[in-house]
Amino acid sequence: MSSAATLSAGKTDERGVAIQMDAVTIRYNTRTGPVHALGPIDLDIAAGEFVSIIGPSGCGKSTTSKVVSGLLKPSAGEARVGGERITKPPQSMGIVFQDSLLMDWRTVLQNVLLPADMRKRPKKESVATAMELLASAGLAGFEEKRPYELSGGMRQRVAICRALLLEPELLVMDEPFGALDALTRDRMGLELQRIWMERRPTVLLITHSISEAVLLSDRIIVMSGRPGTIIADYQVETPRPREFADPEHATYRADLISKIRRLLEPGAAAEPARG
Ligand SMILES: Nc1ncnc2c1ncn2[C@@H]1O[C@H](COP(=O)(O)OP(=O)(O)OP(=O)(O)O)[C@@H](O)[C@H]1O
Repeated sequence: MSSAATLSAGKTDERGVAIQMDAVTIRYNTRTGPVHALGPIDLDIAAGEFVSIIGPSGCGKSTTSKVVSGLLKPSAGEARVGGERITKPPQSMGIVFQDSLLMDWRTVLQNVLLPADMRKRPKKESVATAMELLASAGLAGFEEKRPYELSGGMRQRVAICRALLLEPELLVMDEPFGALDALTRDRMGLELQRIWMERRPTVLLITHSISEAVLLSDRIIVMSGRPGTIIADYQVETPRPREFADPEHATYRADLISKIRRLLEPGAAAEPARG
């Protein structure tokens, strides 16, 4: 194990590659003309891998998460999940966006149960899992509340429980902890680490927090300013479970923060990115 974050050599587990992006480019059509938001980017994420994307505001991180979750079709290039071109949100995917997007007419428990209802899963089993998830997110006792009765951070935790309900093989999370206070954010990060270690889903996490990325990820992808391209791909090699207070974690974090800051300075040369 190296003592610093290193450029990724890449790895694939026996389940193969889960997410592939080949020369994916996004141009938004706007009233004032096309906006070249992203790419071309090439990115392979192995099944079971935890990958975070970091980059300056407006560089196309959310755009990338929308491509992977089937909400946005590439203007050029191709994105695949499990070898299949993405044309709609994949069934096996849990998605959490910055905005919790809960249904105000359903209770907290009913919101978490939504994916099970949609796939007609057995009620009793799903309720038990939902209750467990809510308890681990610090929401025991709030099951019968409506989303508008909760704080922004609590709503976001409900959205995270909903995404985890069916133990998805793939999780796409766009700033899922952005609305949480610092303590809850850390606790949810550690909870996500626990879930990942237990079930090994493939995770694509968009975050502004380098510290969170270092805590959770196998790889950290750094994007340039718009149009976002991949300028570095770091592998984080400290053993799990990791903790924020770990001296080794702190060393990684400090090392990465200075590397990423240098990379994002205007005029900095890009490090070679793994394709
Ligand atoms: N629907 C849209 N129509 C036109 N332009 C868009 C649209 N969505 C995003 N953009 C533009 O594309 C670029 C990338 O946006 P995106 O939301 O992916 O960035 P981001 O890296 O996630 O930003 P942040 O970190 O601030 O959330 C931005 O310049 C944004 O203005």
